[in-house]
Amino acid sequence: MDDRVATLNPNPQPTPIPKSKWSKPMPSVLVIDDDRAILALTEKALSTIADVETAATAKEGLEKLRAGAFDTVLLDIQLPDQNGLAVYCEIREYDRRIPVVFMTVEAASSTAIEAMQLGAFDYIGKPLSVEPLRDLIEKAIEQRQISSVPVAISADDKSPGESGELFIGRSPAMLSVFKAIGKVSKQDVPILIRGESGTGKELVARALYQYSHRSDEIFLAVNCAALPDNLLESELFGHEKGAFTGAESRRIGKFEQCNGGTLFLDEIGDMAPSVQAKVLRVLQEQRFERVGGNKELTTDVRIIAATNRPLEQMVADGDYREDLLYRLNGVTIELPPLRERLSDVPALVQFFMAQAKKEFNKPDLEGLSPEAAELFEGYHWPGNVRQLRAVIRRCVLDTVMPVITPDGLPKEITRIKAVDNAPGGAPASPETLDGAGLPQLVKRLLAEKSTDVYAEATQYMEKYVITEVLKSTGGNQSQAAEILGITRGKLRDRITTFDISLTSNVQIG
Ligand SMILES: Nc1ncnc2c1ncn2[C@@H]1O[C@H](COP(=O)(O)OP(=O)(O)OP(=O)(O)O)[C@@H](O)[C@H]1O
Repeated sequence: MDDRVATLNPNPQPTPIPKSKWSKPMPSVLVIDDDRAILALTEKALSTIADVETAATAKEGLEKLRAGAFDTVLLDIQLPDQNGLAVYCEIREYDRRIPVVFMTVEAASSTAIEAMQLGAFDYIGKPLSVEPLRDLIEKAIEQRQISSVPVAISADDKSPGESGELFIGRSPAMLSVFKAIGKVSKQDVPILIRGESGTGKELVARALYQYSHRSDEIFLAVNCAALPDNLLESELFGHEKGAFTGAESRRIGKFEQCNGGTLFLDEIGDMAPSVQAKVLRVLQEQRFERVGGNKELTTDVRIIAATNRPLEQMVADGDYREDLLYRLNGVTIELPPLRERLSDVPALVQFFMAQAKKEFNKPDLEGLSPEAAELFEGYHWPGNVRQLRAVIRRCVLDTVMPVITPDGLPKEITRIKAVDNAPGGAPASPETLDGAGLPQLVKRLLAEKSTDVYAEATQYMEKYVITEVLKSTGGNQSQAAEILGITRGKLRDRITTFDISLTSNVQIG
C-alpha cells in the first residue's frame, strides 16, 4: 500500500458519496397558490430537493413559467384569477412534458381527475404533509429528468453538452444497438429492450422516446417489479371508486394518463398473469377497463418495455403468457453485458472520470494508472455499467493522489485475478451462509470500499432465505415457491442465479 495514503488516512472509512440523483445541479419547482402559508410551507419542505419559486396568482405563475426552466409545477386547483384546469391547459400548451401536481382540498376533486386524464402527473390533498409531498415532487422531478435530459448517442468522444447524457459505445455490439435505435425509434411499434441490470436499458428507452415522433408528448415510466400485483394493475389501468378496500375515489391509470405519449414498462417480466392479460389487450386493441369498472376505454400509447428476466424460460414454465411475449418481442433491442464488450471500458472510464472530477472538484486528477486501467479491462463487471460508474465515482472521491493506482480500487476488482476470472462468476464470499454472516459481510464490504453493498447484501439474504425454505421442504421446489410467495419460475431463476446447490447447500440426496 502507498505510504502517503496510509499516513494521510490511517483508518480509512468509506466517505459517503454525495447524491447526484439529478443531472442538473438542482432542479427547480414552481408553486402556484394564493395561500401564503402554503407557499411558505412548500418552499421550506422542498428546499432540500429543489430551488423553489412561488406565485400567488395564475397570471404570475404562468409568467414565471414562461420566463424560467422548471422541472415540476405544484398547482392549486382553485386560484383567485383562474380555474386550475384552465391553468393546467396553458402549462400543457407551453410544454406538455412538465409534470404538474395539483393540490386539492377534497381527496380527489373531479377537476384533478380530469386533469390526470389530460396527462397531469398527480394530485395531493390539503392539508399537506411534508414527507408525502417531498416524495411526490421527487418522483415528478425524476420523471421530468428521464423524459427531458437529452441522451446523445456517441461512438466517439463528443461532449454531450452542458446538461445532456452521453450513451457511450464503440464495440461492434453497441454500434448495432445504436443502429437499431436509429432504425426503430420513428416506427410506432412496441419495443422490448433486453439485458442484464445496469447495461443501459433505461438509456435506450429514453433515446427511443427522444428520437421518436412522440418526443413532444408525455413520457411516463413504471417499474413493474416495484409494486405488488394489485397495486400495479391499478397504477397501470386506474380504478373506480370502491373497486377495492381503500379505493375511496376514482384513480386514473398510466395508460389513460399517457394517451398520445410513450409508456416505459420497466421489468415487464415481473407481472402477474392478470396484469399480463390486460397489457396484452392494450397492445392488441388499445382497449382496457379501469379496475372495478365496466366502461371500455381506449388509449393511444406507445409501449417501450424492458426486462432482464428469461421470458422464454418463463413461458416454458407457465409463468408468462406466450402471446404477450410474442407481441412484445416483435422488435427487440438486446444490450450485451459489459463483460462481453470490454473494449467499451476505456471510453466509459474516461467519460465517468470526467463527470466525477467535475462533480467532486478534482481538476488535477490525471486518471487511472496503466495497472489500474488493466484491472478495469480484466474485470467481469457483474453490475455492468452502473457498477463501473459507481466504482469510478468512489475512486475519484476517495483518492488523494494525482493518479488512481490498484491500491485505490475496491477489493472485488483487484481480487478478481486471484479468485475468479470466470465470466459472470461472482467473487467468492468468505462468509458462511447462515443468517449470522450478514453483519460480517456488510462490515467486510465497507472495509473493502465496495460500491455494490446493497446488491451483495440483498443477494446474501435472498440466498439464505431460499436455501432455508428449500431445506424445510426437503428440496421440493413447488412447495418452496408457495411458502416463499413467489412463482416456481422465479424460484428456479434464483436457484440458478445464486448457484444454490440442492446437494451441498440444501443437503438433499
Ligand atoms: N453505454 C453507456 N454510456 C453511458 N452511461 C451508461 C451506459 N450504459 C449505462 N449507463 C449508465 O449506467 C447506469 C445504469 O443504466 P440504466 O439505468 O439504463 O440500466 P438498466 O439496464 O435500465 O438497469 P436496471 O435493469 O437495473 O434498471 C445509468 O447511470 C446510465 O446512465
